[in-house]
Amino acid sequence: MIQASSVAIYGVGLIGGSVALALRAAGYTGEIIGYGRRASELARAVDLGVVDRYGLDAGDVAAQAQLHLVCVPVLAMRQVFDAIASQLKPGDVISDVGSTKQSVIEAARAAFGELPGGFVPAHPIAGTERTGVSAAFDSLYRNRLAILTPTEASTEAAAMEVERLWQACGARTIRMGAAHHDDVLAATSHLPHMLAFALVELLATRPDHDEIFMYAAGGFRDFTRIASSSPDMWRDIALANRGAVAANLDALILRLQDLRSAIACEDADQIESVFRRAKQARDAYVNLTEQTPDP
Ligand SMILES: NC(=O)C1=CN([C@@H]2O[C@H](COP(=O)(O)OP(=O)(O)OC[C@H]3O[C@@H](n4cnc5c(N)ncnc54)[C@H](O)[C@@H]3O)[C@@H](O)[C@H]2O)C=CC1
Ligand SMILES: O=C(O)C(=O)Cc1ccc(O)cc1
Repeated sequence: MIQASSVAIYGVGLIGGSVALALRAAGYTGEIIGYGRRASELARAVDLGVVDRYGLDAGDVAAQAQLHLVCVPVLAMRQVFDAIASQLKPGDVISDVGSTKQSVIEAARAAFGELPGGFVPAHPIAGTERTGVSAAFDSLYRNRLAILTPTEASTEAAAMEVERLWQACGARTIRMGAAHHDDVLAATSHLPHMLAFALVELLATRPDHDEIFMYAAGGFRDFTRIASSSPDMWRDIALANRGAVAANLDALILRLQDLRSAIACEDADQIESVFRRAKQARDAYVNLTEQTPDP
């Protein structure tokens, strides 16, 4: 269990709320304080038993906590870091849950002047397409992965406290460099979200969209679930990781053009071999993830 006797969650939505619930479910007895902009949402978080109390001033909240977890969209993190910077105390641990890591580290460097030893960025690879505290649940991180991307300044003690946090939530932790994280996640998370948003938006702007959605099969529903994700959050991710996202979009556009040519030329072998390689890779991935032992 974490050593901090009080935790501040900045942004009590799906991800921050689920951390609070998971900590409680794991037996954490310290205080959990929420910060946000909307009193109504935070009052609901208290009613749901997600946080013990809340504050609308990030600096005041920071002064009362030892572990600070920033759970707002990635381009809003700078604002929170700015607001808490002057209230951090020696020994405090600061982390975040952002889907991009280099941008968050740059925001922290700008807000704190230099990167604090207690700052250890992290990213739970778990979530849903839903948003807000009502969508939070305590088992979200169970048997999932949390990636830590310690900076050159992070202390080992702080990294271990962040590992204890995610392990208490039921996750397995690993560490990697922030640039590598952003590169890998651009391919497996950011690109599929861009594709789902673009596909659904393309179909939604057709004049016959009511009719075509009515006849959509299960595959359409499976493939497009993530297009129901938060537009604000994904706008920030697309911008914050724009280099890697653009490179992955370029690669996909080339693949789609190749597939289009093969279809136009009726190149059955080429079409089938693309589909076959994709099926093999996806089946192998599903097999592998189903065999991963519980942490
Ligand atoms: N949704 C997902 O599946 C995952 C999201 N993440 C990351 O977690 C973070 C939070 O995402 P969710 O919890 O899904 O979103 P959410 O929309 O459920 O919660 C975000 C919370 O932050 C608050 N907020 C937004 N801007 C703010 C600001 N400037 N100041 C103060 N509060 C602000 C919102 O009011 C809301 O309560 C994002 O950085 C996202 O990249 C990471 C892993 C999975
Ligand atoms: O809804 C889904 O399946 C997701 O892919 C959730 C998700 C969204 C963003 C992340 O950074 C990590 C996980």
